[in-house]
Amino acid sequence: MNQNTTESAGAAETLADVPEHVLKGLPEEVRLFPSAVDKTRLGVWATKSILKGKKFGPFVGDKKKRSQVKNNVFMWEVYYPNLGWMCVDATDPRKGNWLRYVNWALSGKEQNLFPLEINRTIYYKTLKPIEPGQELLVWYNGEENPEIAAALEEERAAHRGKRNSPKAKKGKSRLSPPPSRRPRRGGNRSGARQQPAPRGCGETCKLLPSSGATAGLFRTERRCRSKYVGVTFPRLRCPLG
Ligand SMILES: C[S@+](CC[C@H](N)C(=O)[O-])C[C@H]1O[C@@H](n2cnc3c(N)ncnc32)[C@H](O)[C@@H]1O
Repeated sequence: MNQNTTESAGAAETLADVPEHVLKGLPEEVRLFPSAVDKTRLGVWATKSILKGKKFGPFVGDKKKRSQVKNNVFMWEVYYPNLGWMCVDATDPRKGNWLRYVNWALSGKEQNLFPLEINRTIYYKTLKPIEPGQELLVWYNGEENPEIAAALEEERAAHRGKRNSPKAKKGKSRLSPPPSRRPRRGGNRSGARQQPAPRGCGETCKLLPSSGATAGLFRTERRCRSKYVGVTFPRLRCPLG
């Protein structure tokens, strides 16, 4: 494998640059080919139909502090109450998996995947059926998109169902003290644990064009909401924070 990453090489990424484990880990319905949205990159293309609601992941990478990440294109930031913002960085293809090769859509209209955070792990879920010959493209937009809101709610319900399954309850009762003796750690009435807003964050974050990501990507102003642990949209990292 070529040791140069996209970041340092500047040259178009080719299949020869892709580590063996990435190719082996590709789901059967996708393959890597040059991207249509970024000529310098490979992209992930459907070779078979993919149903709406299919979840891929997790997004794999090195867990690092933000200050250790040189290139924000291949990373996701995740908030940990005890560690603060940490990054899952797949800039080095050897550290990532095939999800690293999913490119940003040029606009929300082309988006066929959305990112999903489940217990601080990033997954991508299909927002619509993807036909053979289409590139998989992710886009960051939130629950104001009714389709994403519905998909997220569906995922939450499935997650709640799993947590409340007899098997999960049995496991929990073996591992933890009864609820009356369990310390309450910042839980609210609904049981959702609130996370503090990132330091320096105002009520609203203005998202900046993502440096290094697909040209022309501008994000709109969004609320920087404090999210609970569980299934959520990746929490927004306040660029001012
Ligand atoms: C892995 S994702 C998209 C990668 C895709 N391969 C591309 O073409 O850029 C990386 C992008 O998500 C942004 N990002 C990372 N964590 C985020 C978060 N928690 N909320 C919103 N955007 C985030 C980064 O700034 C970066 O632009």
